[in-house]
Amino acid sequence: MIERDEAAIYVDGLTKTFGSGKNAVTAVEDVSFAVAPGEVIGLLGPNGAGKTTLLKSILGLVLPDEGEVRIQGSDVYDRPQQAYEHVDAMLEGARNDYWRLTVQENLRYFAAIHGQNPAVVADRHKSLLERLDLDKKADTAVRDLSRGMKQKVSLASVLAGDVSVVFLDEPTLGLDVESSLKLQQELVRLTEERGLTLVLSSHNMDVIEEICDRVVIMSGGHIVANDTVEALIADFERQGYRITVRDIDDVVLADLRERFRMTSIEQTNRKTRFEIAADSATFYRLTDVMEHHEIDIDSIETVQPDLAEAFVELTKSSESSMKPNTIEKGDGD
Ligand SMILES: Nc1ncnc2c1ncn2[C@@H]1O[C@H](COP(=O)(O)OP(=O)(O)OP(=O)(O)O)[C@@H](O)[C@H]1O
Repeated sequence: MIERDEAAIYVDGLTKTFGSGKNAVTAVEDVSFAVAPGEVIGLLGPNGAGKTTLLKSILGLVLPDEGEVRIQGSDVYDRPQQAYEHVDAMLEGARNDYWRLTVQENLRYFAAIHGQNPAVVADRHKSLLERLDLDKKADTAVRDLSRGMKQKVSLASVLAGDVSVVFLDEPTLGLDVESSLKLQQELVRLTEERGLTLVLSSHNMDVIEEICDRVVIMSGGHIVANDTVEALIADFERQGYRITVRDIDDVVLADLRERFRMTSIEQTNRKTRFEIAADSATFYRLTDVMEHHEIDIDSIETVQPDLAEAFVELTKSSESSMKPNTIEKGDGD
């Protein structure tokens, strides 16, 4: 892990439990990670994994029970003013802008509360509005904009000040495909140009894959993975295979299902198509078993794993490890 004082964001042993006694929910448990300056991090996890609690704890909106959080070297609980001086966030569900004010006025306001002279940052605002396709709406009140445009105004407001560490919760939520792509490109460009450190939480794997240097995956209040997208996918060392067979007997199919982890089984007329995630040893074992059953193989294609698959596997195994009674079957071993 990067050194405490060199990290843009440093989290060590963070734990937060809501409620007490029987109703206690530990939303985040002993979470540690660090983000280097200029890094773009994706925060992923299923519903209830603890992402919002973690973000709010880092931002000082939730007081953790244990742990240390530092931003650009300053402890957020001991020296909040210093720690948050160059930090801004766009949180999901929170109204980030003043709806009666125009787009331009919002930007000026947010720059001003970050201690910036609006006249000095006028150029930055102009280019932000142009890039986010908001320039023609600069004098429109935010309440009169579409949902997608409001989302973009929120983002522009976050970037309007002199920020160097930015947290974005679901920044592309509710945007159409084109606006979402445009926003992603702009985020990449802005982070590069301004050297921003960005933490982005999203359920959209494409967004994460597209713009993040590294991914932190949470499940059940813990970090279950912290690596680059490429490394997470490569870590599986398991290729996927899509296999189509003809006239397979139900008993034989049941036997295959018992021995191997088969997914997306489709049957049409005489053909059966299924997918398995398998390393090469498992794949050869599968071909042996199919030969033994004299299965008529129509085709075998390889399927490249992607982040979504890695995510499902990682969060599934951590959930099952928390439930000792869960019996994992048929993984080919
Ligand atoms: N204020 C609260 N009081 C009680 N329990 C809470 C509170 N906030 C969160 N929790 C619980 O903590 C757990 C983690 O919630 P959190 O909102 O951090 O997850 P999340 O990963 O952000 O989920 P989502 O993707 O659904 O937004 C959940 O079980 C949630 O019900």
